[in-house]
Amino acid sequence: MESFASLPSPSSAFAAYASISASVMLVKTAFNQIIPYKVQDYVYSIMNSFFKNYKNKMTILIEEKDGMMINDLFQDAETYLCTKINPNIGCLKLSKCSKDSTFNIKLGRAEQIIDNHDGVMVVWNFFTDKKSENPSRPGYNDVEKRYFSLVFDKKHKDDVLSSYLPFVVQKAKDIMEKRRVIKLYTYATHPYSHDRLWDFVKLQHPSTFDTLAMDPGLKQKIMDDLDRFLRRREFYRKVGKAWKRGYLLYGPPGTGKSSLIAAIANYLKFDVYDLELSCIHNDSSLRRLLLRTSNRSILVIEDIDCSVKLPGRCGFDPIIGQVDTKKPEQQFTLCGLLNFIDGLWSSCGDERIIIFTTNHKEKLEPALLRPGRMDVHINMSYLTPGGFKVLASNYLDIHEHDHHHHPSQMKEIEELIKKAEVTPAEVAEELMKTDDAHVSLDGVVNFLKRKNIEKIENVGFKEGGECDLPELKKAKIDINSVEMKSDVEDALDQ
Ligand SMILES: Nc1ncnc2c1ncn2[C@@H]1O[C@H](COP(=O)(O)OP(=O)(O)OP(=O)(O)O)[C@@H](O)[C@H]1O
Ligand SMILES: [Mg+2]
Repeated sequence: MESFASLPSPSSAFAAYASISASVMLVKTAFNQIIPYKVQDYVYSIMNSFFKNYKNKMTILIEEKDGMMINDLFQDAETYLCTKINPNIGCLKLSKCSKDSTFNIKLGRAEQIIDNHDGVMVVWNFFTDKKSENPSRPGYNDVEKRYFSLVFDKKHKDDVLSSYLPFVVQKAKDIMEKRRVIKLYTYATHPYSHDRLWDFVKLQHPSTFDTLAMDPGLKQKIMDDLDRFLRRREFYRKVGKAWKRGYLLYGPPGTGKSSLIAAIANYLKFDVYDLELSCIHNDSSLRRLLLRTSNRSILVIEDIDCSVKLPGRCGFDPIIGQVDTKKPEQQFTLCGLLNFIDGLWSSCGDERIIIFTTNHKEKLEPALLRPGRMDVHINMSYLTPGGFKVLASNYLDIHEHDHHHHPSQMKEIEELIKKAEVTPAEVAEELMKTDDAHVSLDGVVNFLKRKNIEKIENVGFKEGGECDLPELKKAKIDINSVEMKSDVEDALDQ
């Protein structure tokens, strides 16, 4: 990147032109709001004659939004240009979150950057424009529009379109890949309007496929499925399907559904949009929000069975048992959601993953489970012996080749886990209680035995009869012996 100081004079004139044209655009937007059209035309005609020497220049405007959708090119340009910051820039926008190691840099309003690519000189300007959605109440419902203008010689039009801009896009992709910034979007109400917009924080969830305690075979299948999905751009095009994949994660609380979502996001380096259905009031706000999500992202709807009372297709709310009497524009319907999942709206993006979670798959509306909606159903089950090995390795540093140091405990845990219904979250909590691996494993054995007793008692209770007394007695003897052993060890410690 050449700096301003080292540029030969034609480029200074070029920069001056670009900067004046950016100012003109700023002035134009202000003018458009307050000056009558006839006066505007007069002013523009004077300006045009002033700049007639620069008629061989071309300007491309890159707006942040393309209609209702995010313009990826704007974001790529923003990412690329922060690597081109030079001492001549007067105003930068800096931000830093507590977990960031470096500053996030963006260009300030009306700033300019000159770039040179394969002998083609271009000038970037950044500017913003506040547009009032409600002219009778200035300041209320104001929406900020952000633009880049890209100015270059008309003769370089083909170079810019076919070589320079693809280069910018690729560079931005490389930068994002290196920075590994994954964003977690939730939505917030705009301060001056009732419109809800996405707001993000950096997703720094430590969960990965390595740390997930689940059956290794299932884990591998999920990773293979994700890899296949990413490779299949052409396939989706060929068969005429939108390039999206739906996953339904179901299982009891604490079995790792949210952890798996974070692991998928970290694996694919996709942003996550966390959609809270209970805050959506009607289908049009759902549509607006969904259209503002970017490609290569994961849309998450947690606890789909209880996050919202979804009225059925004909407005009948199965939960209240009545027809919903709200006006259609005030309704958020199952139809609206289904339309997005596999209707026309869903094809407005590429490389989209949609994940639903539920603790009660059996309570889900059958329409949601119909083939083609959620492509993969993943049962997040109670902890398995394979899953425990992952927890032991993560929490206690006991790896497979160390198991012979704790042979009886590991064997006992394996047997107990097969019988007891415990979640990875519960066992993880046990493993956090002490740093001593031996004591910790004893704690897990004890915990699993307790859970086993609870299970035997519950089964008897549920079936309305006696529980299996001999088995219960055996389980209780087992647990007493562990507690006694611990008491003796405690006494010895003192
Ligand atoms: N399979 C797992 N592997 C590793 N850790 C897990 C797993 N499941 C749960 N945990 C631990 O338990 C905590 C809670 O798990 P998580 O929030 O992923 O469960 P969940 O299935 O989403 O629960 P809920 O249904 O209540 O939302 C996690 O932060 C993690 O420490
Ligand atoms: Mg969860």
